[in-house]
Amino acid sequence: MAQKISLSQLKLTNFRNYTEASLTLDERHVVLTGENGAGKTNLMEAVSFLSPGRGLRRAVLADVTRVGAEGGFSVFARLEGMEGEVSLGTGIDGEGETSVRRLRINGTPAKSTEELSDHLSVLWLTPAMDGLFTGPSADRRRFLDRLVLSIDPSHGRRAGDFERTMRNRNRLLSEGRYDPSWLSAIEAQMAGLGIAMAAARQEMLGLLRTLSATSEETPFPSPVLALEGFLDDVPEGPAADLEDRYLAMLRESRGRDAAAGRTLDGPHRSDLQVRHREKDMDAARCSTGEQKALLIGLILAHARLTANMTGFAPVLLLDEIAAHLDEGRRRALFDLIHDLGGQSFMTGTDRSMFSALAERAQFFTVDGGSVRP
Ligand SMILES: Nc1ncnc2c1ncn2[C@@H]1O[C@H](COP(=O)(O)OP(=O)(O)OP(=O)(O)O)[C@@H](O)[C@H]1O
Repeated sequence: MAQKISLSQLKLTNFRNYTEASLTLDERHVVLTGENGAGKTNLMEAVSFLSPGRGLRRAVLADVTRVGAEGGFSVFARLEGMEGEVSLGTGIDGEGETSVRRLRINGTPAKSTEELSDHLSVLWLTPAMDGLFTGPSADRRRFLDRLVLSIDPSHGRRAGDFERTMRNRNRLLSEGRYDPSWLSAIEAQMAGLGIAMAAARQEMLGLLRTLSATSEETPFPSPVLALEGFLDDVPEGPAADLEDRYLAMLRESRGRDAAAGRTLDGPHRSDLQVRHREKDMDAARCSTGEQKALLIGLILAHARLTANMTGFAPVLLLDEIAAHLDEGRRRALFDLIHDLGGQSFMTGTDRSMFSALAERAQFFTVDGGSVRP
């Protein structure tokens, strides 16, 4: 069984609707209940800032600071992590560059928020993700890339480098006059990065497939996943062959891409295709409830995979997850979450919805930016 990562303390300062808040936690799951607008999701968002990136709302950092507060916001956590007990502090100071958040690990400034991945992984499911299957492909790509990131922390840097290199190519093409050898060098870099990104995504899908083939049946369907939109017709092969193929595509499409003002082929055009296995139906055409169940199945599979790969069960943030489930499914979900072996944070408006968790959870009431047991 995977080891547990558990937060023992969480402190927020000038974070969203909290002036100050402090939670003392034991190892159990955490249930946050309260009325709409009380600050439940904000607390989850604070925990999501213990992972690289912009948190579960993909926030502009300056918006996170409490309206009316002087300076910035901060989140402090103490936890038993993958390298033992650690304290993590993050936030912005509100002066100068507010688009970069600072991070301290055991009081020492860290070079990059990627260092958080040495201590914990945090996965989430929020109501904002309900439209994932019907919304724009960029959302599904981002979702898939977060999955990849949890087992391959360098994936984010690779994707960022690809984006930057591609922008350079687009700029050169739009200027019309370029040094061909310079453009070729940029395209060679794109080919290396792009194929590495595609391979990391394919590997993630392969791992999820293997996992679902060996998992027991649950009330949550296991989705069938595939990638579409980039080198679909090419069988899997050695990376060098695929790089050559992509490089040739880029060379041949210079004129077309210059006219379009952007690069039309690449991993930035891939789309994650999700199907409901039992119904043999595209997720986008499933009912709202079926889509939610598919999402839950996907997150649980990802959590299990992360636990298998790292030996540590991730911290799960499940916002309003119980709301649309019947009693039986709710119970099954709580059992599945508990069996993962990690600490989960769950929110809802009604405490009774979580009664099946009983002693397995700590309960807190959230009210107007304050939180109490
Ligand atoms: N920067 C900010 N400063 C002050 N308040 C903010 C800030 N950002 C968001 N809020 C407020 O925080 C409140 C709580 O939001 P949150 O999303 O946590 O509510 P919730 O308890 O999850 O509610 P629901 O059940 O409706 O999802 C909202 O009223 C929102 O307007």
